[in-house]
Amino acid sequence: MKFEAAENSLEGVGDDGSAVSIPFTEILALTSNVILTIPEGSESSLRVYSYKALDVTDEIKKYYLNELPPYLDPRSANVTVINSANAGARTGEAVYTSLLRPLFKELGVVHEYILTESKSSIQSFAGSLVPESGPHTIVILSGDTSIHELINSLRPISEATDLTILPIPTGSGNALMTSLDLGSPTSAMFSMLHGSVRPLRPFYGSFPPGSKEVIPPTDDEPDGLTRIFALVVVSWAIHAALVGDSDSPEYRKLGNDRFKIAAKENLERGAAWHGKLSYVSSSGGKLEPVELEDLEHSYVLTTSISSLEPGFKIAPTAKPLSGSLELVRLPFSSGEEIMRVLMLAYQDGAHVGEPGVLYTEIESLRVEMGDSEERMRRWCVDGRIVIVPLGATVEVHSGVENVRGWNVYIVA
Ligand SMILES: Nc1ncnc2c1ncn2[C@@H]1O[C@H](COP(=O)(O)OP(=O)(O)OP(=O)(O)O)[C@@H](O)[C@H]1O
Repeated sequence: MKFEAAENSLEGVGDDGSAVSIPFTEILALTSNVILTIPEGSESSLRVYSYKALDVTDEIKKYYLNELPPYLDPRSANVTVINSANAGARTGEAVYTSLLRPLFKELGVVHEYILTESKSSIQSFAGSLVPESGPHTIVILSGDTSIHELINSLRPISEATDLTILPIPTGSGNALMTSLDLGSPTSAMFSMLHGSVRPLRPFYGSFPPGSKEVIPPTDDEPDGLTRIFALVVVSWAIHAALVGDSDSPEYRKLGNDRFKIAAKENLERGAAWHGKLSYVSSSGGKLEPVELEDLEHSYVLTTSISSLEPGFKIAPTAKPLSGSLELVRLPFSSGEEIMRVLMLAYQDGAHVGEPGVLYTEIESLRVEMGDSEERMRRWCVDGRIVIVPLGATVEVHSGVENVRGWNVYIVA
């Protein structure tokens, strides 16, 4: 076929005179002899058009793939596709077979495919990666938890090695990819081919010895602390409580309403969380810790992204992938008042302007636990619950350059 670029589409004419029109919005990539598209409206499967003639004009330059990016090129990376079978509505298999596999076949991306068989599949795979086999690329069809498990299961290495993660969002939340405007499999695949490689720079929580986790702990740090890397959230007080409660079998039966119901019950309880809280702000170059006199808290949350769920802008000025970290803290007050303030997050993050709300970019946060009741000592790290010992101190630190020696990148 011969194609020409029109204003918003590629117009093609076959040797037999047949015509075809491809809107730019459906193009995934152009190579020197094919046009790869994902037609809208159909059951999302890759369509390939061969062509003999096409002028690569300015309008279509951004779709052109001269050569494979190094992280997909079999000569420079080991590519593995992991499909986290339990993620979201379990669409990973369909996305792989109708989009990703044919795309990789067309482009010559040699890869291994792993369909997870259990809760520990991702952990075992990540733990098996070694620097000796060179740079790795992991395309992961999943939500946030699977990516969290992947980076937290990397084993420590002494020789810095590149690991590029290409998430294709198929989970129920996908907060990380949504925050990067790559919340659909199609947009993620476009970015995989044409995006820029950027350090992932996860932040982390540091948990003292004796902390109990729902998922077995990853490697302990030499100082006895357990460092858990986070991509989305590290929180304490009401946020951790509602995530923890909603994970129980009786709440799970309630489906997605379980978060709302758990939030309501925690707010109605009207309890304060006690602890000595200090933070190091990263604005103004002042690295002295600021200690709050107020020891009673309702909401303490750190995040590197702006919205934990669509529309809920808890940290409106967050800059994903920059390594920066935002703290949101509400003092103890009535359940109704906490609810009123938090609901303002749905109004473009208006809660941060409310009196009493502490919202600041931080280098680190430190909390000494002051509650005897175990349920008040729960922390949430990307949805995973960690219960810390009485009187323990928990720290949260802003984004790091590497994860246990691995230079972890994402393409966005
Ligand atoms: N075959 C399997 N059996 C049991 N658990 C699995 C299996 N495959 C994957 N898992 C686990 O299921 C979870 C899937 O989480 P993931 O984040 O990918 O999706 P999600 O929870 O739907 O999305 P989000 O975290 O964005 O809301 C992970 O903990 C993963 O280890």
